[in-house]
Amino acid sequence: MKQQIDQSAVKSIDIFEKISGHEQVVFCNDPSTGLQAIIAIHNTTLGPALGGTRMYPYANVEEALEDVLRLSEGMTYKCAAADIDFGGGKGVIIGDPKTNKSPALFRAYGQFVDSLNGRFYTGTDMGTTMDDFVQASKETNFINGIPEEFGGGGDSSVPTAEGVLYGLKATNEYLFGNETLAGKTYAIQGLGKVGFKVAEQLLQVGAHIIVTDISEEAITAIREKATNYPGMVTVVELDDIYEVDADIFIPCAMGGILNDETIEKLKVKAVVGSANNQLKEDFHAKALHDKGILYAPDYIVNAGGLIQVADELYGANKARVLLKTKAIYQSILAIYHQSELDAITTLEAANRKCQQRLEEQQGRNNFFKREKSPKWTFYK
Ligand SMILES: NC(=O)C1=CN([C@@H]2O[C@H](COP(=O)(O)OP(=O)(O)OC[C@H]3O[C@@H](n4cnc5c(N)ncnc54)[C@H](O)[C@@H]3O)[C@@H](O)[C@H]2O)C=CC1
Ligand SMILES: O=C(O)CCC(=O)C(=O)O
Repeated sequence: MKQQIDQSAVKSIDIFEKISGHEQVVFCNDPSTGLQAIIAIHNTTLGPALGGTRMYPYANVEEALEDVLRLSEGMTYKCAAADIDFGGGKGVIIGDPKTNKSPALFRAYGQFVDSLNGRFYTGTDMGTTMDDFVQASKETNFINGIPEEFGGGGDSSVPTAEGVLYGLKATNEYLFGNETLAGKTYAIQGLGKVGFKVAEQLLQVGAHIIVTDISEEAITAIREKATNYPGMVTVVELDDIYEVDADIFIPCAMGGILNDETIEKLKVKAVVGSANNQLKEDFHAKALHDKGILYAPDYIVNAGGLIQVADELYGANKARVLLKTKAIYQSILAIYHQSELDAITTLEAANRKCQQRLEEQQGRNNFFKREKSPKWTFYK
């Protein structure tokens, strides 16, 4: 008995160390639907946590925990940078989105989200769709990014893709003195909800794209699209995307893809994409900088979806969403210039701006601290 107590104490210390930068981590387990999910709330200084929920066949729980901790931290920074009064949170569901989904699983997930009583709002991310969250929204109001006919603000990948295009224009302006997207070559990794939309827009303006995706369906879809744009689409094998001759690399799939191995291979002048947590470690921002590759911090470029879902919670206004998404252009340019001025990486320049906003708000929160209702009046 004594030995058992000691063992669990050791495990508790490890997990608390692991989540020490986070406010709350919730493990959701529903054997009847097969749901195994983790919700992480990183920081609610700016408001209740907001962030999509990803579904992915993680190899083990540690991998899923690592992902949700990094993703939720990224959301704190994304909200701070985009001037959004929400905090950082994210959910991950362990499972294969192709084979493990069911309406019941997402309803069960909705119940867990509901149990947080407004501390966490969520919607789509990689591996999940609006339909999944229509199911979840049968159990809770704390869902966003569902179709307008179900009372939501619609597909959040639309403004995310728009934000990527503004990021690309700002990058071209900085690098070439001209924001035009046409006539250049872009390497796109991942043709899902965001990547495919970016690819379509680039083709429409006369750009050449080199693409890859793990999914046969996605490759078939882009090959069909390519018939309207002869000679403008090249499909490559998964790992070849890192070494193609392109002007800009656009990661729109998994995180961690900017690492020692891939940075060595890159021939592009810049990296501007939607994928969350593109840098395997923060020091890879310096590796890119040293190689002369301009890196547009992911959480600035991909804020379009967040801007829309946050706006939906304030009372949706499409013109406001467009205006705030457009501001990504100026944010990216300002970060490039700050990085040059202070001889720091673009990541450092972006992080400084966010930390400043969080510190300012923390000060204000202390000043306006609300009294908590005592228990006896609460149940009156
Ligand atoms: N949907 C949104 O509004 C937002 C998405 N993001 C991020 O952008 C990225 C893409 O998101 P979505 O398009 O929504 O996801 P999605 O699930 O619709 O698309 C991802 C695509 O990447 C492909 N893929 C997966 N692993 C790959 C690999 N190793 N190599 C090449 N392709 C691979 C998938 O087959 C799929 O087609 C994710 O990192 C997500 O977190 C960030 C902000 C908002
Ligand atoms: O895009 C969304 O639906 C919510 C925001 C989010 O999760 C993200 O920006 O990664």
